[in-house]
Amino acid sequence: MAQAPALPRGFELPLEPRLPRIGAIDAVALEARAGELAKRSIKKDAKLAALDLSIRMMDLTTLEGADTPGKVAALCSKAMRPDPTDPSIPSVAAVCVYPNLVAVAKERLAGSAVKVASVATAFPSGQSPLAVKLADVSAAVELGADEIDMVIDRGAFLSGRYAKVFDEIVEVKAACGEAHLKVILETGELGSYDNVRRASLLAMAAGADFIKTSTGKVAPAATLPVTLCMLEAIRDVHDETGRIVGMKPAGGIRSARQAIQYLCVLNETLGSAWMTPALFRFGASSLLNDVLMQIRKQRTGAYQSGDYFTID
Ligand SMILES: O=C[C@H](O)COP(=O)(O)O
Repeated sequence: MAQAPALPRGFELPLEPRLPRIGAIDAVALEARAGELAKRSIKKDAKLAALDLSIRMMDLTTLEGADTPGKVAALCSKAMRPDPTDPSIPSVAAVCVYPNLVAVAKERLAGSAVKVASVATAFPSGQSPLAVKLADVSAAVELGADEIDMVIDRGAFLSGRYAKVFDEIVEVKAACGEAHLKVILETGELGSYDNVRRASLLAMAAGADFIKTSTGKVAPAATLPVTLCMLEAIRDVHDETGRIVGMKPAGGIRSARQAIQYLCVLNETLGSAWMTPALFRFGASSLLNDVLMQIRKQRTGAYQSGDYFTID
């Protein structure tokens, strides 16, 4: 009997013995290093450049049960022209919505460079049969999603069924077709940095284009140490295999100050090659206005009220 064609597997499991040992994270050192990087201060010009980059790297997100086409249309306007009074402000990288709202986002963003990202695979729990998850992905792609943000099956991961997690990611990647795949680890449920590293390597091995911390529905969501841990996994995979994988911290990132801290950690860990929206995104529902306010402050020396800017 003819064999089914092999699915793409990124690079091979078991996570190469040449990769640094998985269970080797020194939590105290990791948190100390993240804390030290967070204290870096940067000069005014560099700060303005970082704020501009933070906008260009943003996946402007709404993931509420109460989302409507009207809310998503307003979000898309904001994504394309974050400050309608200031054409020098760039557009964000993408809007991130539920599958039901992909079509409206796609239509509103037509002709712009802003991508449409859709969550899928029974977001946020991932607790559905694989066939349902794949149908979710296919529907989002058919509706026009450029990017798919999937969740891993944390229940399977935490009970040691790594092959199930791996194979699901491989199948989701195949269902994505041309759409880019971001794999959400939901690090707040993984329990240890060793597990964060293990899940990061697993997701990259299975074909993730990006690895993402969180859904935004579970606390803690993105943190600097968790992000550093994932960036180090990306660095090690790149060193060992040459493969380039992107990173998306998401959930709880609400201030320009936090965004700059993340960029410092990124720059120190992966260098300037990763300082691009093609390889780093912020998943955030309410970060944009603070970044706009800080840009205004840096330029004029005065704060503009948050009310001045439209919804985000
Ligand atoms: O992927 C993005 C997150 O859902 C956004 O979380 P947030 O509402 O805490 O910014």
